[in-house]
Amino acid sequence: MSTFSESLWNNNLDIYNFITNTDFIQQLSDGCLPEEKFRYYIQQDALYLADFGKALALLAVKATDQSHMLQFLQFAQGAVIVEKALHENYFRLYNITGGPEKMPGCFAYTHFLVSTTAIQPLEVGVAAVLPCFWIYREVGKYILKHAATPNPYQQWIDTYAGDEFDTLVTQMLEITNTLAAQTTDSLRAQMQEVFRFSCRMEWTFWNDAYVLNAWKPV
Ligand SMILES: Cc1ncc(CO)c(N)n1
Repeated sequence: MSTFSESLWNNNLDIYNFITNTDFIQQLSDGCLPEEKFRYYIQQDALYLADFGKALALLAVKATDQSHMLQFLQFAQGAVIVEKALHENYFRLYNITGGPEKMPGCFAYTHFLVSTTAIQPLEVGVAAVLPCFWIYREVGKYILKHAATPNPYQQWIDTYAGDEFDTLVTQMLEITNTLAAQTTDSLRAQMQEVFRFSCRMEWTFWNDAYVLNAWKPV
């Protein structure tokens, strides 16, 4: 019998394949991604990670299982630590000063994650944040396999293709399967729905960076 997380993945393979074929991921992998697109991405990602940390902290508040609570707190701490590292390393490397405003994709995704974890049942919130972990791990591994070396974006690739991140994703998958097994058909359907939406937003986030999407002036 296949697990709930396997069904999530299989139902969204189309989006995963779409993501790995985007110009952003292909060029990141080839090392020829224009620096201004990576810079846009990193700036938006710092804003994203701050809210991602809040979404994870909200899951910790809702958890009834103490082991789950501790893991969510650990993930939240990790997101904030990575956010700080992004500021320190990449912001210096790319001469980025100040924080920009959230652009459309980042705005939509972060608000979706924070509101879903705040007002929906725990299992639905967990399914909403799962693609943030899982898609990044799979994309990181995909890039590592295909990447040109040397690659100016190697540090980024190593973060998401590495063992440390892999362990977090495995933990998150176990939590998801445990919660899915204990809940109702109706909530499992909602889990499927928000998981797919977040997968779409992962695509949107990278696409926004590639096209340098910005708010219309009026
Ligand atoms: C948009 C986005 N999704 C997921 C991750 C991985 O935590 C990230 N850094 N940024």
